[in-house]
Amino acid sequence: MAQIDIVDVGHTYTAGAEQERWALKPMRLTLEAARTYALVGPSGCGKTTLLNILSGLVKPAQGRLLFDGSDVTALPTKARNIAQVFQFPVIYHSMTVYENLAFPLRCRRWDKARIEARVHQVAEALGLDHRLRQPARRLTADDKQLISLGRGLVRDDVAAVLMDEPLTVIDPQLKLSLRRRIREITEQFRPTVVYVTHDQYEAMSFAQEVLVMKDGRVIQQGTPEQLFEAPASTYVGYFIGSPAMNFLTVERVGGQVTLAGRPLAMAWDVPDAPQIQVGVRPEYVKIVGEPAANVFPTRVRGVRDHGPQRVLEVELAGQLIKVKTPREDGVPATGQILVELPRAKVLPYVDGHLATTPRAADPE
Ligand SMILES: Nc1ncnc2c1ncn2[C@@H]1O[C@H](COP(=O)(O)OP(=O)(O)OP(=O)(O)O)[C@@H](O)[C@H]1O
Repeated sequence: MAQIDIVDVGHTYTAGAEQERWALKPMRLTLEAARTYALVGPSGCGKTTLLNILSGLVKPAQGRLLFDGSDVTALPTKARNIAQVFQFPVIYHSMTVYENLAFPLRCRRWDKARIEARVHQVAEALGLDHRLRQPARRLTADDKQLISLGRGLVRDDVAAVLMDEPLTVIDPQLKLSLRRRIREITEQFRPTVVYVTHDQYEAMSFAQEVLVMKDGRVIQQGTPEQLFEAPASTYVGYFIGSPAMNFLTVERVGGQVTLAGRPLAMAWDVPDAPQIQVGVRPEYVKIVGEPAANVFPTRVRGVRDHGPQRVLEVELAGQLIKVKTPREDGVPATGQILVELPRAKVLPYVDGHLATTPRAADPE
C-alpha cells in the first residue's frame, strides 16, 4: 500500500480557463499509506475529478502525482496498480462468487494455495463465505456490489483502493451493516483507501480521515472527531453533522462576549471583530432547570423526531437553534425552556472561519 503525494495538482476541463474557475484548484496533499480517506462535498465540488486523477482516467492540467515517491502522473490506469470500486457492481455473471473474487489474483498469477487462502479471508470478512460456490448472476444487487468490494480489496499488493460512491445501489437498510463491514475489512487489511461520497454520514462513519471539499478545494481535512468538534469554517459546521451546527450572532462588549444581553463564557480567546458568530453543536446544547452561567431562556418553536433522538427548535434572542435530546427525556411541557451552551463547546467564528485557538493554561 502506497503513500500518495498530490503535488500542486489542479485541473480544468476548459482549456485557457482562469485558475479560479478550474474544477480542481491546485492543491498539495499527502495521503498516508494504510489509511482510509473519504472525499466528501456537494455535487460538483471536484471529488470525482480528484479520484479520476488518482486512477489515471484524467490527466491533471498541472502538478504531479507520486505513489511512494514514484511519479505516476503520466502512467495509464493499468500501470498504476490500483483497485477500483464503482457505483455499480462490476462482476462476471458467468462465474461463481469464488471465481469473481479469485479473478484479480489469477490475473496476477498468484499460486493456487495463496489465492484460496486470500479469497476465503476476504469472503469471511464480507460475510460471503457460505456463498462462494453460487453463480454470481443469481445474487441480488446488494450482494453483487459486495463482491465488487471484495474484488477491490482482495489484492494486498495494490498501491491504493479507490471507491466511487460504492454504496449508491445498496438498499438503505443494508447500508449500515455494509459500512461496518467495509470498515472492519479495511481495519484488518489496512489498504490505502480513497472513498468518494456526497453523504457526510457515510464519510464520517467509514473513514479515518475526511477531506471536505468545496468549489474544487479541500477546505478541511481531519479525523471525524476533529471535523465534528472543531469545524474550521461555518460551511463545514453546516455540512458535517445532523442536524447541522448552530450558529448564533453575538455581541462583544469590551472584552466580554454577550448573547441576549448576558455574558457568554467561552474556553477560547475571541478576537475583536465587527461581527462574531458562535457555533455550538445541537448535541451539546443542554436543557436545564435552573438559571446559571451560560444558561439562556428560549422558546420552543418546533419538535422533530430524529431516530432515537428528538430535535427541538428553539428561539434564543430572536435566533433559531436546534437542541438534540434523547427521546426518553420527552418534550418539555412548557413552551419556554432554559438551555445551557456549555463553555467548552461554544466556538467563535469571524467571517465564516474558526477564529482562534484554545487559551493556553485555561483554568477549566
Ligand atoms: N468531463 C467533464 N467535462 C467538463 N466539465 C466537467 C467534466 N467532469 C466534471 N466537470 C465539471 O467539473 C466540476 C467538478 O465535477 P466533479 O464531477 O469532479 O464533482 P463531484 O464533486 O464529483 O460531483 P458529483 O458528486 O456530482 O459527481 C463540475 O463543475 C463539473 O460540471
